[in-house]
Amino acid sequence: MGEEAIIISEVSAAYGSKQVLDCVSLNVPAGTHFALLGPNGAGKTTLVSILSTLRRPDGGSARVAGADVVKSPTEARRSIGVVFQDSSLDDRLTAWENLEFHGLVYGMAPKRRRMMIEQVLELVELGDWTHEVVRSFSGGMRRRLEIARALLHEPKILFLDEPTVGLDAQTRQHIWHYLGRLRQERNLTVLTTTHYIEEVEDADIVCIIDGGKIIAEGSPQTLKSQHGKRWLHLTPRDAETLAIVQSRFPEAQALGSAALAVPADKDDQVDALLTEFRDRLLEVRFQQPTLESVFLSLTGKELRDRADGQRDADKAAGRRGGRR
Ligand SMILES: Nc1ncnc2c1ncn2[C@@H]1O[C@H](COP(=O)(O)OP(=O)(O)OP(=O)(O)O)[C@@H](O)[C@H]1O
Repeated sequence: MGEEAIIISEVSAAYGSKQVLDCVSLNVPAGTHFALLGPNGAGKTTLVSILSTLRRPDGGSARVAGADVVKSPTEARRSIGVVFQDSSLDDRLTAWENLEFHGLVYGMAPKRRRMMIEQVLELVELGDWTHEVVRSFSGGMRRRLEIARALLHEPKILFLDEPTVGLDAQTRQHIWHYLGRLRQERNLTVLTTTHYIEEVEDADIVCIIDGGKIIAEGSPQTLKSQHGKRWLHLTPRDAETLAIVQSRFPEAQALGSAALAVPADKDDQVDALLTEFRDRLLEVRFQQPTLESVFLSLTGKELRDRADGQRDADKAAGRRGGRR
């Protein structure tokens, strides 16, 4: 850590009249796992496209590993590896052939290319599948092969755009495990985008982005303590008590039909409630702030609901048809 791996200064981007990044400035220290968290349509992919030199910003500038993405795109590309949201593997080729092609594009010498292909396939535990055609791979294996490919030319920075979308929980865990190892072993900077809150808990820095703007940035712990809300989960003894508590706390949220979550930011209110209802509560439990509650308190909306709804809408509109 110490030096900055990525420096983004007042980057803006628009599609037609639609502003999708609005003066975004960010620094990502080298060796960190930096997570960009936001609902679909927040602008995450657009930002990654700019950082990986695939799209020019409409304003501002960005540097990756010291190289300006507009002025020195070739140099920038050499220091980054990218795993896109949609698969870009050739499934008629074997794992080895896909990597070989990538190595050739990057001008890697034959000896180094061979050595690195073997190394990265081992790293993602696909060594036994080296000469199998990608068509026969599961979704998780393809993702791992894409990560291997992104690492082949030994980049300093890895961009992963929604790397675990569509994968089951076990495969997701597997992938996070590799990424953790990689950072330890190579001091790699990893920038991931996601709309899964549970995936950013282990990130060093989480940056919440919504509507093309940075809303907040910090370690998960800092964000929770600065913006999270503490709740008191109550199970009243009977429906009458539940109704009284609910009327006393209009902000209370129902948890099923028999329990309530009451905002617990004000100690005196909590004390008064517990004193008054002490004998009429079956269960009382504090719920510490979560990143979900951070997102809610900063944006006024649930990340999960919006993300899934928007994804369905995008799919229906066929925005991401075909492979990239
Ligand atoms: N090629 C395009 N043409 C027009 N609008 C686009 C294009 N690509 C993205 N957009 C719009 O720009 C906004 C930001 O999209 P972007 O893909 O960067 O968001 P995101 O946070 O990565 O979400 P997702 O996870 O769905 O990719 C969205 O409103 C999207 O509809």
